[in-house]
Amino acid sequence: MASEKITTNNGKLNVPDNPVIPFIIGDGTGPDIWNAAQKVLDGAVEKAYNGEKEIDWKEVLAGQKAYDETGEWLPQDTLDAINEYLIAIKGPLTTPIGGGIRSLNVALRQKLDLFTCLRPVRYFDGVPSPVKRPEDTDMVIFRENTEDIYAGIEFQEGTDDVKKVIDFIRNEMGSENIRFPETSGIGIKPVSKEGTERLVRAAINYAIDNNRPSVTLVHKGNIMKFTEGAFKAWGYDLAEREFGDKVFTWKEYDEIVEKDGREAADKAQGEAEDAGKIIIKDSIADIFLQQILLRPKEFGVVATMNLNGDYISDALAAQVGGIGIAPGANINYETGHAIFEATHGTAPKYAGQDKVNPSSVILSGVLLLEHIGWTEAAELITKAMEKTIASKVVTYDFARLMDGAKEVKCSEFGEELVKNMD
Ligand SMILES: NC(=O)C1=CN([C@@H]2O[C@H](COP(=O)(O)OP(=O)(O)OC[C@H]3O[C@@H](n4cnc5c(N)ncnc54)[C@H](OP(=O)(O)O)[C@@H]3O)[C@@H](O)[C@H]2O)C=CC1
Ligand SMILES: O=C(O)CCC(=O)C(=O)O
Ligand SMILES: [Mg+2]
Repeated sequence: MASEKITTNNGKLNVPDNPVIPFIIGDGTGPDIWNAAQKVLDGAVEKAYNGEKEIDWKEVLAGQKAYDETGEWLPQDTLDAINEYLIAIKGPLTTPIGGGIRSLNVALRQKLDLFTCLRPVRYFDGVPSPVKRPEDTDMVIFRENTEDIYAGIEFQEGTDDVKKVIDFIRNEMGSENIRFPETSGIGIKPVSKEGTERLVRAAINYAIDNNRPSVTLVHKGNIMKFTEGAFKAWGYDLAEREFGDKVFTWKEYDEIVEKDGREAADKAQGEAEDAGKIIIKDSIADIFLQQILLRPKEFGVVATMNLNGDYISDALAAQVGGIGIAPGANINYETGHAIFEATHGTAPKYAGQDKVNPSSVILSGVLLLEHIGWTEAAELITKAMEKTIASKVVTYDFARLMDGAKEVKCSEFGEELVKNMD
C-alpha cells in the first residue's frame, strides 16, 4: 500500500487510508514505551479495519539519538518533516545539560507554534489512586504552550545582561521592588491577548463539541495582574464576544449581582445551566489545587497558562493513578499541526529495563487516532486498557500499590492489550 500525507482543507483534516506519521522515539525509557505502543496502535488499526487502513510510521530524530547521529539535538529535518506531515507522536526527551536549548519539548512546541497542550485526565477502573473517589476526576486541561515563563527569557545573576535589565527596571521604570538587585536573576513572563484568546477559544470549542458543562480559567491574577489577571479578563471577554448565548460567564454573574443582587445572579446561572449553556468560570490557582482534590466533579474543561498547566497536569494525573497513565497532545487548531506525547519525562533510572508503564504514550496514540477520525481503533485500545487493568495485569507502578496484581514488563503489558482487543 503506497503511503500518503495527511493534509488540511479549510481547517479539516484529509486522512488517507495509509498516512505517513512521523515519530520521535524519545530518550531514556522512550524506546521501551514507544516499541510497546507502536505494536498496540498497529494491532488496533489492523483489527478495526482488517488491513484496509495502516499507518506508515516514519522515524524522525530529536534528543540524544539525534545528537549522536547528527550532532544536533533538534535537527531542522525533523521540524520540516512534522511541518510537512502535520501529525506526529513522540516519546519523552531529556533536557540537554548545558547548551542553548532549555527543553527540547518546549522548543518543539514553540517552533511549531503548537499552542495548546491538551491533557485529558480520566480514571480507569481498578487503577490504584490516593483519593477515595478517583472516578469523580474527569477533566480536560488546555494548557497554553507557547508563552509565560516558558518563553525562556531569563537573565542569569551576575551577568552584564541582568545588570542592564535591572538598571532598566529601576532607573527607567522607577521600580524599587527588586529586593536584592546586586544578586538577582531575572525571568520575564510574557502573556498576550492573542495567545490567551486562541487557547480559550480552543477550550470553549472543545467544551461545546464534547458536551462539557463548564470551562474554568485558572490563574494567579490576584498577584500577577497584567499577565495572569489579564488572561482571566481576556478569556471572559472572548467567551462573551465569540460565543454569545452559548455561554454564561461569571463576569456576567458579577454584573447581575451588582445590579440586582446575588439571588438574581444565581437564578440567571441556574437558567443558563438548564438551557445547556457552558458556564465560563475562574479559579485562582492555589485554591484550584485544593478544589480538584476535594470537589473534582465541579470541573470539566480547564484553561490555563503554561506553568500552572504543567503543575496541574501532574497533580491531576496523580489523582487517577499517576503519570504512567497520563496522555497528552500539543496542537495548533489553526494549522492542524499536532504532536502527541505522554505527560511524563524520560524516567532515566528505568531506561532500557523494559519496565515502565507504556500507557501514557499508548493513550496519547489513542488521542492521535481520535484526532484523525479513526475512532474504531481508538475505542479498541481504550476497551483493552479497561479490561487489562481490571484483570490486574499491570506494570510495576500500579503493581506496587495493588493487592493481588500480576506485575508484567512494559512490552508484556502492550502484548496483553493486543490480546484483549475484541
Ligand atoms: N514531555 C517530555 O518529554 C518531558 C520530559 N521531561 C524530562 O525528563 C527527564 C526526567 O525528568 P523527571 O523529573 O525525572 O520526570 P519523569 O517524568 O521522567 O520521571 C519521574 C518519575 O515518574 C514516574 N514515571 C515516569 N514515567 C513513568 C512511566 N512511564 N511509568 C511509570 N512511572 C513513570 C517514575 O516514578 P517512580 O520513581 O516513583 O517509579 C519516575 O521516576 C528530564 O530531563 C526532564 O526534563 C520531563 C517531563 C516531560
Ligand atoms: O521538557 C521538559 O523537560 C519538561 C516538560 C514538561 O514538564 C511537560 O511537558 O509537562
Ligand atoms: Mg510537566
